[in-house]
Amino acid sequence: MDATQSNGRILLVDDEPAILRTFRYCLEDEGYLVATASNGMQAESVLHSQVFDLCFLDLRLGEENGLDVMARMRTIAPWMRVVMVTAHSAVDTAVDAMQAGAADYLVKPCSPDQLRMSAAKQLEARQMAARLETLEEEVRQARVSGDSQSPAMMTVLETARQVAGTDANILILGESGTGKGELARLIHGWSRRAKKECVTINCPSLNAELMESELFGHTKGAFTGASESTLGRVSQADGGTLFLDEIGDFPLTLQPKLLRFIQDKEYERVGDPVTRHADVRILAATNLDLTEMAKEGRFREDLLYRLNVITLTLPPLRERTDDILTLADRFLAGFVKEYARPARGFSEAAQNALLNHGWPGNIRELRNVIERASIICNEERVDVAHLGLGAEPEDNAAPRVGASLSLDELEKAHIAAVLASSPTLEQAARTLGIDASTLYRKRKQFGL
Ligand SMILES: Nc1ncnc2c1ncn2[C@@H]1O[C@H](COP(=O)(O)OP(=O)(O)OP(=O)(O)O)[C@@H](O)[C@H]1O
Repeated sequence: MDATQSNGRILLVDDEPAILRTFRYCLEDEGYLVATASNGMQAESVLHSQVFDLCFLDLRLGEENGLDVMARMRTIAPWMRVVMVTAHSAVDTAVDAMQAGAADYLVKPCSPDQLRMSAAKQLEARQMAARLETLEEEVRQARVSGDSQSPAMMTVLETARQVAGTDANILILGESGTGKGELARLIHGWSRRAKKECVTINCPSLNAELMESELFGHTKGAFTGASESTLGRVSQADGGTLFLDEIGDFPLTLQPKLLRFIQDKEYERVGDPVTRHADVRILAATNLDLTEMAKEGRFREDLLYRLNVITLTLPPLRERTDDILTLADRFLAGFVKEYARPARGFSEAAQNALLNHGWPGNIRELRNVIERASIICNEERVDVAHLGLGAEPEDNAAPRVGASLSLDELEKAHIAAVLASSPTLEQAARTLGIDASTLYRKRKQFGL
């Protein structure tokens, strides 16, 4: 990405060539990427081929009314902020414009300083929503630490820190619930891209068509139901990181397009032939054996080689026993605060139970167990009974229909069994009669 793109992309729409020229010089001096249009039709055609963050739109465009033009522009680029530019006498109409969706108005003639300030203010607002999301993520992350006392994990974290600063694509491997998503966010936070977004895509949740438009965006009317244009996650991640979670479930038919994007950083929105460019670092995670899948033709080998420039393998929690009590303490402190509960620590027996459990669901399971314990424990010390570890269904003691179980417990056991006997998530979803995105949510909900 070049510097101008990162500063902001601005469209000027005015029927006076002199205004277009002056505004353009002034804004280009600030490092913005500027395009111009002298009427509504031109503006629409530019919007179809390029993405803008902000538009300065003249309220009186010859015969045309700027408000009508704005309404049409907003259907093509709903994310773009529009500042109405108006003569002093038309301030009332400018107020109407704001009620119709303009972000602000500017009265002509205006000084270069006023123009610069207005552009800066609007672009800042445009970035604010994205920043807010990142900040929320950071607050959430504050509870997730990149520290560990376990030698296996320490090695992974050390390598992760070293490679975070490069732009190399990283494949994160590990059993479900080992913290692959958290590690991806930590790597983004340690990288030079930390000020931009880390955008996550959950691969199993979308079929090939939806995934293509989610990733690359689409134009209005590109397919049935596409009532608005969207920019796509790749554009949202421009300058930042795209995290492809559960990449093993990325639709095979769309893999060539992802490969091309990773190689050339180029892509097209669905329904729009214009080739676009985005500077995105790719992190991907899976608990599947992609090499085996590639051998069987279920994953493209060339894509695998692009994704696994660096591979980090997270150890399962049972191999991180040095971290179990620290993590448990941290989760407990967080949950008792959240639920205003009395527990402040674990009894010795509870600590031993935590250390001796196998944790097939890894950190996610530990988190769920501690959340539940924090709620049901009415004392200062969480004891073994509060952990409920013994109550988990064993493989050889599958719950029966009609047994004294809640619907949730039965559903969890059934989903776990179907998952264990299905070669792919899609197959499991078909067997269960639910779509892949519902299955994805339920796996997270039940810590499977
Ligand atoms: N170091 C950590 N500190 C605190 N919580 C963590 C840590 N690592 C993971 N977690 C928590 O454990 C849960 C599972 O983490 P995450 O979703 O990153 O695992 P995953 O390996 O990506 O799982 P899956 O393969 O199922 O997607 C989440 O609730 C996450 O917040």
